[in-house]
Amino acid sequence: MQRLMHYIHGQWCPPASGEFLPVVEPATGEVYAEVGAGSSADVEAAVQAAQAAFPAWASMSVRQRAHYLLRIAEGIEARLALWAEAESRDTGKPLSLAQQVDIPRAALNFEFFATAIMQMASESYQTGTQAINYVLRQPLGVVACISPWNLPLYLFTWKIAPALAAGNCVVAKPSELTPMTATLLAGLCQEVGLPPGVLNIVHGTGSDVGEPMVVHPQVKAVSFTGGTRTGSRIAALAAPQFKKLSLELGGKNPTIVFADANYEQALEMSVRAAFRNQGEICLCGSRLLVEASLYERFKTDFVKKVQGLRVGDPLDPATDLGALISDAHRQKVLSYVALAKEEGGRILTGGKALELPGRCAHGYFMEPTVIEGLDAHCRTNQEEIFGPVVTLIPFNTEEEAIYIANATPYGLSASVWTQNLARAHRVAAAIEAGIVWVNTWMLRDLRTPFGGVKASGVGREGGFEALRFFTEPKNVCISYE
Ligand SMILES: NC(=O)C1=CN([C@@H]2O[C@H](COP(=O)(O)OP(=O)(O)OC[C@H]3O[C@@H](n4cnc5c(N)ncnc54)[C@H](O)[C@@H]3O)[C@@H](O)[C@H]2O)C=CC1
Ligand SMILES: O=C(O)/C=C/C=C(\O)C(=O)O
Repeated sequence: MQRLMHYIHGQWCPPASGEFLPVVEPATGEVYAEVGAGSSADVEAAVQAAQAAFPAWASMSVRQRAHYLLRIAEGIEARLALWAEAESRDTGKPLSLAQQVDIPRAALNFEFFATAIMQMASESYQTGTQAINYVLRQPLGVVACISPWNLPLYLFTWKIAPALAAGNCVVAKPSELTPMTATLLAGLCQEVGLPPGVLNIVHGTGSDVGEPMVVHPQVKAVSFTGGTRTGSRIAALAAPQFKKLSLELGGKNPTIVFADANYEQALEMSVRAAFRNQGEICLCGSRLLVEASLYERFKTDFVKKVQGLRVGDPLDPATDLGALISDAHRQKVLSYVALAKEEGGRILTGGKALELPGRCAHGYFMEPTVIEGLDAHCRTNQEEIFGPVVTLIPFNTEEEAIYIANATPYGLSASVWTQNLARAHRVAAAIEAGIVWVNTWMLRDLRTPFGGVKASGVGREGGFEALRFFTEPKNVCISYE
């Protein structure tokens, strides 16, 4: 069985503990590889490798650094087919999604930040005739990147690429549930000759590897994507050392459909927003708010479309939803369906685990689920479920829609459907979220600020925001005298 090692100082390293964790294929429930069970000893080795590599990496020209990143981007593109298979196998997501979204975006992340760093400038301020100030943007040193299992390489590279472009050296940890593509990336970095120590990957759990990374005194910043509870723990651990933190956390995002929306588009995209990647994307629209005058018609058509979604083998090109990441996660999602019933919800379709025939008989599949009849403040409508479950909520007025949209602890994204331009502007401004889409969902431009408010996180990723996060501004004031 394949054993995935750490990548430290440009070398494959076994875990200091000598122990390995099983890697399970969610579509079959079978263990198909093992990954190093890292510990603080491995983190220490990775941090020292990164620290040693930092002076040379930071003093390279941006063009030289960009050159390495572009070679990595090209390498990912050249391996798209194989890496998409690996990502699909590791996560249970449809292969078609990994081919069209995950792996292309990972390549784009490197290409984007390679070119962005070439365009980045810093400010200068003239103080009358007395002085000129200019701002140096200096890399931080060693930074930690911790990513989740839902979009493994996509989010891993979304952090690593800007950190490296800005001149930092990285210690990174993919989710222990999905370590495969991060390991493939390490091999590619070795192949393109990325200097040893510039990128180090330590595998293992959050408590054994993530926490030692966060508290390590030589780690100057932590970029994390994952659950809100974990983000809160990381913030508490990092606070005594005043580390820079970028936390991209959960969401309970509203899709808001007004009666004046383009009906067909709103219908199709609200299904996609709820169920893409089995609902395991922090941006998924898990609360579907529909104007009361449209509600019954929209509900009927929405449920019909959801019943037409195909849950199946991720390798089948006709599959819309693959397996959930783990049996434990599926149990958690199903427990929310049970909770919804207790809270008075009606299951309009779905609600059960699914047993597929053949090679996927023991996979972690679940029916796409639509629930109505719940109060906006009940737990089902307040807590992140992170699975193929959407609740329908009718509203009567624009004010009520905004009220319900904002009535959760989260504030990541929203998708608003209306053809009334003035309303679109009003609602977008009033929603408490870092990202509002109007008449679309998850349309991404990598230059835009990405992140959430309230319990959805702190800071912004994307574009120059990410490059600013991974640098420290230093003002230099020079007198003309
Ligand atoms: N992008 C998102 O918004 C995501 C949200 N979630 C939410 O979080 C819930 C729990 O899922 P998990 O797999 O447990 O996600 P998680 O937030 O625990 O895991 C994300 C990453 O953080 C690491 N990690 C865990 N505990 C840590 C700690 N104390 N210090 C440092 N790193 C740590 C994990 O090993 C993984 O690499 C999900 O049910 C879902 O609701 C999960 C994954 C992604
Ligand atoms: O950057 C994007 O396009 C999407 C990011 C998605 C997440 O951060 C997530 O699902 O956790």
